[in-house]
Amino acid sequence: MAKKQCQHATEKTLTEREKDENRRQRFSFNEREEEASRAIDSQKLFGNEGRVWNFTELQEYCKDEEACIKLCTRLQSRGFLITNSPQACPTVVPTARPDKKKILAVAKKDIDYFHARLSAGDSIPTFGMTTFRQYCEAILILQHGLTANAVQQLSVEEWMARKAVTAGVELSSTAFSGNLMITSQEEQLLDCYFRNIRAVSLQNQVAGSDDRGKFFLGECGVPLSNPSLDVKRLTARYLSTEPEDAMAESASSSVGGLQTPGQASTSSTHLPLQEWDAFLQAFPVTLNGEPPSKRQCVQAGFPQHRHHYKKWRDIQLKKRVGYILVGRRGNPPQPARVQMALDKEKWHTNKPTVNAILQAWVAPQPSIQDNESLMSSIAEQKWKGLALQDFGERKGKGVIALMPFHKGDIVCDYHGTYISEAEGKRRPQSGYLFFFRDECDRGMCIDATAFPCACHPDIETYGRRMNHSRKNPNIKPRKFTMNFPAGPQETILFIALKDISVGEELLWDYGVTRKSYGGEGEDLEWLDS
Ligand SMILES: C[S@@+](CC[C@H](N)C(=O)[O-])C[C@H]1O[C@@H](n2cnc3c(N)ncnc32)[C@H](O)[C@@H]1O
Repeated sequence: MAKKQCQHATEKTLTEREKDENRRQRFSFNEREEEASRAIDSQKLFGNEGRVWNFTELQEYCKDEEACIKLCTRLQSRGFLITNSPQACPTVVPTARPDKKKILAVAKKDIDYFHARLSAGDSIPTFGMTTFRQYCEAILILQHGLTANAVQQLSVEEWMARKAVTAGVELSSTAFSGNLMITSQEEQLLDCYFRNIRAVSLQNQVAGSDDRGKFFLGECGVPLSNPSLDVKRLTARYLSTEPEDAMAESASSSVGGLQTPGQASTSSTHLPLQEWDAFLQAFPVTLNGEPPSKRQCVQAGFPQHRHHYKKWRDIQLKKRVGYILVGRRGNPPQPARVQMALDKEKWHTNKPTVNAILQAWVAPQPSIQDNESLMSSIAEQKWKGLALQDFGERKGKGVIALMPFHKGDIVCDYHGTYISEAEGKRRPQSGYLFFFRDECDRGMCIDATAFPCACHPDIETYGRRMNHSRKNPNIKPRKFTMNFPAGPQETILFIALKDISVGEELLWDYGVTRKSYGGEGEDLEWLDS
């Protein structure tokens, strides 16, 4: 009995202790809650400081009763608190903070449309690419809470590492970086951006610029300077309640003169971009045709006549400029000749100016041997649209395309130390020796064994990493004598044998060099793809 009582006492003591603990926890919880609510109150007070006005005080500044009531209403709508306001002054609830994520839902229709077109291999206009990129940034910032800086810093390497991890795995809820979870649908959009839009930005990159391996690039292939501004622009384009004309203005300035009805309108009048395609089918843009009249537009089911009309004319104007410039690629066009060419056409409206045509003229590309931008790529070993990928133990690393290359494009060079063929044969056959015969039919060798090379200690030289394929090569090496300022230099350049898409490995047939890789007589077992 005593034992039982003792046990009972222990149980009771334990329960008391537990109760104490609960009380302590509840107390600290309550304390925390109180602290939080004090913070909220003081924040409110702080926010309202200077925002509380008395109606009588307002009247001192605004004597006219009617005007004062209007002012009172306006201030209320901007979040000011007006005390002592008369009955005539309606109480206005301050505008609620807009739901930031709303943009993701509103723009989704257009994004899905672009996604479908890009996935089908179709091209989309520049404004569509910008919108798509901005949407991808918005997903990461608004949906996943990444900071603008984090989005700016995302790298291709990170993306590819993530893709490698998910290869062969269901694409649901995978992490882009760290513990960021993105849905399979978001992943597909980001991948679509990476494959189709980033690739085009790289193609637009001018010599001397650098993408620094960043995932998000602006239209000219350089890293973004302000992703949050991109999100704001996207939001403004879809959700702004500004008058349509003002929006059309801002949309056209950001997309190089072209705008879409869908992009430019307010959320309530937002039109899907498919409508423009349908419009083009009904009224194709021709060199000499007339844009459809308002009546024709309305009859064909396109009430947003003004946007369609303007865009139709913009496209026709570009066509006309291109038409006048056809066949004038050699020397810069002369204003008088351009004027004569224009006079021959029966274009009474939407006629390009001589100046616009002169400005649109692009100087012909210099020959490969004299191409300065190519020479600087060779000298600096900066090649755009390439990345390394690990293909496993046997094959090692290789190079993949990050942008499409067209048949005939130069991909990169074979960089290394120039030595004689005899010297190359004496050196250990590392698998990085490229043998060729020079202009004077002397046996030569480029030794790319050393990594990093002495002249570019901080970068990857891609030529030495290109793997072999006898059956499916997509590039081939060709010898050029480049006219460098210091004198001519024999250079091996890799040329695309066919169109190459993003993600494809760049492969060449090692058998095409005089002595194939691996050195004479060595029988390597190639993993031919
Ligand atoms: C010029 S290097 C290519 C880059 C190399 N994979 C690396 O990781 O640095 C040539 C060497 O790559 C390997 N290699 C290239 N293509 C291959 C293939 N199709 N199958 C197996 N190994 C290959 C061979 O070891 C060859 O000697």
